[in-house]
Amino acid sequence: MPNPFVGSEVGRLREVIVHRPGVELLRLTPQTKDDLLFDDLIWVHRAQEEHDRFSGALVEHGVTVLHLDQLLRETLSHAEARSFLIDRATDERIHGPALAPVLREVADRMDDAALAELIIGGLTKRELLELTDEPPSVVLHTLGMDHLVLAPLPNHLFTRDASCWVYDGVAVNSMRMPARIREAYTYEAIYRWHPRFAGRAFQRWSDALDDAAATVEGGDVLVLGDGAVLVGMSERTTPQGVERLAQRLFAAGSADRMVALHLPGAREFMHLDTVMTMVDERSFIEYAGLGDLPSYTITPRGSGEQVELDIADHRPGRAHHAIADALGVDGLRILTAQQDVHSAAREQWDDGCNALAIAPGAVITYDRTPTSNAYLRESGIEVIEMPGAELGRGRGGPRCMSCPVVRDAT
Ligand SMILES: NC(=O)NCCC[C@H](N)C(=O)O
Repeated sequence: MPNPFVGSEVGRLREVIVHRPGVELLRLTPQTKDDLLFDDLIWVHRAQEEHDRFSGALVEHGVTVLHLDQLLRETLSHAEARSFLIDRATDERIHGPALAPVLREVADRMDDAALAELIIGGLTKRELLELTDEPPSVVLHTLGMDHLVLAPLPNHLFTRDASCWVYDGVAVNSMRMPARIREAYTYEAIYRWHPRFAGRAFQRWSDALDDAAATVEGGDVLVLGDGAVLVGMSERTTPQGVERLAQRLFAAGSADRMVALHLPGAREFMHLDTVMTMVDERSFIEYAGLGDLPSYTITPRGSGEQVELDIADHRPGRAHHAIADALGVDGLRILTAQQDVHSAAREQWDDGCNALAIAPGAVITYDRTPTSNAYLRESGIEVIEMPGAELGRGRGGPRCMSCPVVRDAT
């Protein structure tokens, strides 16, 4: 088993964590979908078929596919992992002092598989009352029978965001949106206690348990390679989070330059990888409507624990130059298909820019963005299409649905 290491954005992908959608998506209703960050309800059976095609394509191309729910079940066989995750799913500040201990007692009684399903799938009041007597909880009394007592985690589908591997370490991310905060705890437990990770040599770039406002989400982090990192400061990733990530990477000597792009804080641009992804050593697919983004290059001053940050603030229009400099190439090849403004906006919304590279010049994309896909092919990129009619309703594409753990440098 190779040690976790992600040496680039486009080098050969060796090992990845994905999550096949399950019961948590059945919790989406017209009333809950917005808070749960989905734009529509999902036909779960069809979404599972689409996801199986995704995993199948990865396996066909020699990638080891780890399934998040299985990793979680296996992690829960460890007593400390159980209490770590049960503590965080039964927080008194969320459920109140009367309900929290009852939820905890119900969770404690579950076997590993049921507990994994509880953590990811959540629990309604009706389901709770099938497992225990009703406690004198005001919180519970105010809920209808089919209201959720424990929120599900439907965005576990997007394994990219709650943790991300950058060179020889992992950031377990402090998430911006309340609906996604608990996702990071799942990864924290897996990386601490699952035998595939526990005891292996890797660094920690952030710890979701204490980074609070310094939020970073993996969709904003691109591992350019050879010590360079590209990050988006977005609706989700704050400048504080970027500085903290840079400082920890620099202090360990694992990276020595970071380019930060300041994205408009809007849902359609929620992460950098919704508008820009890397498809070979110097080519990026990029959304036509992105415009000139302010950009910064961050480098270390000093070394080790004492490292400080130097910042170069670039003029508008210099972002591509800054990225090319960080990559050590003369210029970038920016791939933006010619299409009318409406079509470009629709394909961006449908994740046409969210390509997952499985090797330099070979990517997986959704089939629902034909113009972008055709343009990539004309540009010499191998495009493996997967269906995304249902999955795409969660506003994430193949890159968002993958957490690379082992990837070659280029
Ligand atoms: N990297 C990504 O862009 N991930 C997609 C996340 C979609 C999810 N529904 C969210 O709003 O957070």
